[in-house]
Amino acid sequence: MRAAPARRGGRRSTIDPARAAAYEALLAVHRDGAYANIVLPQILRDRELFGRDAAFATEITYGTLRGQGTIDLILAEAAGRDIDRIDPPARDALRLGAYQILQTRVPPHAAVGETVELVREVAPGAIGFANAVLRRVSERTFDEWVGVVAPPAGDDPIAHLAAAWSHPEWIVRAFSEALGGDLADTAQLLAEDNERPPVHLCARPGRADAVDLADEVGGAPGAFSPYAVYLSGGAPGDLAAIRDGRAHVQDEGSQLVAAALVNAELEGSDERWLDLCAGPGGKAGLLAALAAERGARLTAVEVQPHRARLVELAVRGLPADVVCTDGRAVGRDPALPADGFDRVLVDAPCTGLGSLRRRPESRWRRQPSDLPPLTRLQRELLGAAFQAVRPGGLVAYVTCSPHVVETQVSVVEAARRSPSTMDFVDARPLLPPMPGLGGGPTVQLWPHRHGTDAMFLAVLRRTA
Ligand SMILES: C[S@@+](CC[C@H](N)C(=O)[O-])C[C@H]1O[C@@H](n2cnc3c(N)ncnc32)[C@H](O)[C@@H]1O
Repeated sequence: MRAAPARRGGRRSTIDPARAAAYEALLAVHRDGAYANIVLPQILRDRELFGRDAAFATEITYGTLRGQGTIDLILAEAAGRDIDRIDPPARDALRLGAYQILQTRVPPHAAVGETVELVREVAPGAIGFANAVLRRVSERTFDEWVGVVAPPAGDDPIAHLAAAWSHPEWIVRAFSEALGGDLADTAQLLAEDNERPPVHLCARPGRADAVDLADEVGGAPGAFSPYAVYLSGGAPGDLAAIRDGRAHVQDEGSQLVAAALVNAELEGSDERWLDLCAGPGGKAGLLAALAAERGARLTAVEVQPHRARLVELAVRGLPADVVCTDGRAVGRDPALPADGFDRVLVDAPCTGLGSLRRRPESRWRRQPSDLPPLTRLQRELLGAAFQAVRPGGLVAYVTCSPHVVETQVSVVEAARRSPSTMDFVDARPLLPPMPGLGGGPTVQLWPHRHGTDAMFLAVLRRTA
């Protein structure tokens, strides 16, 4: 478990390699704006960490990033100073240490000792300070600390939940609003956001069967999507089914909302399908596989060239054309004729607040100021979709955010402004029977209710 390379002044480093990898990942996230799910695998490869070491490094990196809000409050209290007044290298080491002390099975004395060794290497001037702060942290349990640092629920329930469950207040407020103000339900959602997310596979229709695939990979068939397989562990990239194109990694909620568009009844022609925001190609892969079974063809649009290339890989061998263009160019780009499509998916760019558990740092990066430009784009893309769909055809609007401004408000406002009449279709019967779908016509899925990302779905038919 010990790192060998000689470091500072020729002294041999005594930092545990998993903790050193986690520290390097935190540094990259905080200093360079890196994404943990991209940078950490690279660090693990470079440091040749596998098995238990890699799993531990992943657990403490992701756990520390998710828990950072509460951890920073605790550290500030234990240090007697604002978290911003602790130098970044010592601060990240302390965050890792506090997470291990309060939220893992690592014995507190070991977590303190290992973290002090890390501080000796990365912030030698702060060794005594780090030792004192971590000893203070280990004097209370996590729940006891929450009682100290979180405002009482009776005084400010949103601030209490934010501090206790490590989310920014504006996100807690948005979740609570989407859940009808139910604070107990909101707390369950926040708790789920702090868990390690499940890995779901999509068994591609016509190429694999979910039950057979579950047997093959040692997983379990999904509870709702007929294509879903829950993976119990291991790296999906190692699976033969992924390599040979019989399956892809995709959250079950994403499968459900993409398939819902295809499940809706349609009179007349049903051959031209459009995915207006296709990159990196998860839903396009499923839609193109369904198109192959139904004798349809998918046009998959993506504005960013590198993401369009990923879509090409995702639909290889399936009846699909990938077009790298702006989805708002309907009627202007020959690939996007007005009235030219029978079914259209708008899986719009959004804040991604519905998949925070998959991107541990994103809750701290997202800001309320991200909403206006995103909602403008969502409405413009919806307007383009309403133009692209033929009279009688269907548009599905999807976001992986439950924020009502991005979901209900965007789609209702775009339909109101549309020159053609767009009527909401009840989306609930387009999904398999499942609990907690609300009163319709739109559907909001939830991690704590359905085990999926918080996908929103609205389906509209152009009636005139
Ligand atoms: C939420 S993601 C789509 C995810 C995708 N449907 C999937 O399942 O893998 C939104 C995508 O829309 C793309 N996008 C953003 N603005 C666009 C525009 N004006 N036209 C087309 N695509 C756009 C983004 O680059 C991003 O790849």
